[in-house]
Amino acid sequence: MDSDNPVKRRRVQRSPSPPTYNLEEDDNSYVPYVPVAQRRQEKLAKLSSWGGAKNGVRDKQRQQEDEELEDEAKEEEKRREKARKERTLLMEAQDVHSRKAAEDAKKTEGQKAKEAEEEILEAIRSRKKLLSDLELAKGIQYTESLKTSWRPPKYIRDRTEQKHQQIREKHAIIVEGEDIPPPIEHFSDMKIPQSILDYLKSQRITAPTPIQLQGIPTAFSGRDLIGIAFTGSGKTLAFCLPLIMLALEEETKVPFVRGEGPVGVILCPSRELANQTYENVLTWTSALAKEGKYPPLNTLLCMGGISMSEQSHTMSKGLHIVVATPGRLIDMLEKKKFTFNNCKYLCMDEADRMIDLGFEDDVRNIMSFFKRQRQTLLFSATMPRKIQDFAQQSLIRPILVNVGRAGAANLDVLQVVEYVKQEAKMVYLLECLQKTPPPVIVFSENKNEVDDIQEYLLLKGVEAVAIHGSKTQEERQYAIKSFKSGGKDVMVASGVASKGLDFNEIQHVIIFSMPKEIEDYVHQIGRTGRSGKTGIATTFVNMNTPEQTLLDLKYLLMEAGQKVPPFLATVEDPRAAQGGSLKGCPVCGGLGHGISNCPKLEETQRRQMASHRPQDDGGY
Ligand SMILES: Nc1ncnc2c1ncn2[C@@H]1O[C@H](COP(=O)(O)OP(=O)(O)OP(=O)(O)O)[C@@H](O)[C@H]1O
Repeated sequence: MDSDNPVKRRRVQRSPSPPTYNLEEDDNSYVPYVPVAQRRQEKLAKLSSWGGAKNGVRDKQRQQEDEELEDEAKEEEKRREKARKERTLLMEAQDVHSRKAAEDAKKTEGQKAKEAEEEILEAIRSRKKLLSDLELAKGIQYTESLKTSWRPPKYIRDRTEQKHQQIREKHAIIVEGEDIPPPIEHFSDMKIPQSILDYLKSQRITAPTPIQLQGIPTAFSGRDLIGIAFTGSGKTLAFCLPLIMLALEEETKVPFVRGEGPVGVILCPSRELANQTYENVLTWTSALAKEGKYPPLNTLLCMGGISMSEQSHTMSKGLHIVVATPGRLIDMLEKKKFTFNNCKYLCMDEADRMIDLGFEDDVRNIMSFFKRQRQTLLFSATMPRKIQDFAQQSLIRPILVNVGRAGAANLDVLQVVEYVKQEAKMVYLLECLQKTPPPVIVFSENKNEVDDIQEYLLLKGVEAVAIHGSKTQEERQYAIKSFKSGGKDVMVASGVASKGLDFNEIQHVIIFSMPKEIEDYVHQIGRTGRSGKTGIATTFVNMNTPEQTLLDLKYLLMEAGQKVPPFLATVEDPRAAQGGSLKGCPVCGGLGHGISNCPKLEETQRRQMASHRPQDDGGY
C-alpha cells in the first residue's frame, strides 16, 4: 500500500545523496535534512508505542501523517528548486571568472602595463590639493587672481591675440590657461625701473629669454604661474623680478617698519640654491636702490646652517623678501620671528622636487601661515605632466608657460655617453679632464665616491674641491666660493649641486656615475650650456647602469638630436616588443619607461615608507 503512495514514489525517485553544491555551509539558518522515510519510521514507532489505540483514532492519525508528509514533500521540492537556482548562479560566477582569466591571458603585457598605469595615476589624482591645512579644513577656495596695478604698454595691449600667439610661436613658448597676458619682447616695455635695466645690461642681459618674456608679464599681472623651461634659461630673474616690483610697490605706499613684512617668499629645496637666489636678489635690489631714487628693500636668507643672529640687522628693519629652505622657514614662523600676515607672493624654485619628493607636507605647513590670498608661482626645468596637473589644481586660474618639453635636455649641451668599466673610471676621468679647459664639474651619486674622486684628483695635482650633504656648511660654502671665483678648477659634487646652481661658464660636466632618475641627469648636464653658451657633458655608463636608465638616456639623446653611441643604440625597448605605449612616464618624464617601473615613483614610495624627511643634503 505504501508503495502506491504518490508521496513515497516521489521520494524514492529522489537522488539518494545530498547535493554536492552545498552553498549553505556558511548559512546560520541551515537545518539538516532528515529523509522523509526516516521521519515516517520515527512517527510510526511513536504511534505503536502508544498501544491499544482505537482504529478510528489510528485512521485519523494516519491521515494526519499523510498530510504532513505531503507538506514535507512540497518543502523538499522547494529546497531542490532553490539549490538548482543557486547552482546556476555559482556556475555563472565561475563562468565569469574563467572568462576573465581567459581575457587576462589574452591581454598583452602592454595592455596590462596600461591598466597598472591607470591605477597608479588614479592614486596620484586622488592626492589632496596643495592648499594649506587650514584652507583644506575650512574649505577656503579663492577664485580670483591677485589684483595688481601693472599693465602692459598700450601698444602691446592693442595687439591682437593672434599677434601674441605669433610671438610665442617664434620663441617656442607654449601657454595654457585663461586670459593669458601678452608676451613682451623687450625689458624696456615691462615697466621695470631704469636702474635695474642698467644693471641687467651691465651683465649682458639685454633681451628677455622666452621664459622671461612670457613669465614676467604673467607674474606682474598677479597671475598664478607654472613656469617650465630648460636649465640655464633665466628662470631666476623671471620669478625674482616680480617679487622685487611687488615689494617696491608696497614699500612705496607705506614704508615698512620693524616687525612688518615680508611681502613674498622664495622657497628653494637646497641651501646652495637658496644662497644663490638670495645673492641674486641682493644684487638686483642694490642696483634698484643705487641711485637713491627708490627705497632700499630688505631681504632675509632663512636656511639651515647659518646663524640667524648674523642677519639681525635685516631683522631689525621691515622685511620685504625672504629666500628660504622649508625646514628653517617653518622653524622661524613657528617661533614667530616674522609672520606671513601680509605675505602675498609664494614662489617655489625646482618646484617639482618641492611638491613631489617629501616636501609636500612642509609646503602645506608653510601655506598655513599665509593669512590672505597669495600669488603662487612654481618654476622648474623638469615638471612631468602629472606634477603639472596636480600643481594646477592647487593654483588659482593658473597659467602654464612651457618652453620646450618639460624635462628635455638643454640643446646647447653636447652630450657624450661613454662605456667605461667601473675599475677604469678614475683613470679615464683624468683623461676626460683634458677635453676642455676648466672649470669642470664632476658628479657622482655617492658621497663616499665624491670624496674618493676628490682625493684622487688632489693626488694627481688637480685643484679640486668637493661638495656633498655630509660636509659642514663652512666646507660647502668654501667649495662653492673657491670654485665660483676660479680659485679651483674642478668641483666634485653629489646631486645636491646639480639643481639650479649657476656657475660661471662651466666648460665640461662629467657624470662619473649616471643617476637613476633621468631628471637628475638633465639637471646635472644643465650646469653647462647656460645663458646661450655651449658646453660638453660626458657621462660614464657601464654594466652597473640599469637598462631602463640607459633607455631613458637613449631616448633623451635622440630627442635632442645627439649622437647615440652603438652600445646604447642596441638597448631595446621591451615595451615595443610587448606592444605597449611608448609614451614617456607621466611621473618623471623619462622617455624610456612607463609609470609602472618609474624609479622616481619607487623612490618616493620608499621615502614615504621610511617616512623620513627628504635628504636634501642639508637643506634644513
Ligand atoms: N635674459 C638673459 N640674457 C642673458 N643671460 C641671462 C638672461 N637671464 C638670465 N641670464 C643668465 O643666465 C644664467 C642662468 O640663469 P638661471 O640661473 O636663472 O637659470 P635657470 O633657468 O634657473 O636654470 P636652472 O634650471 O639650472 O636652475 C645666469 O647666469 C643669468 O645671469
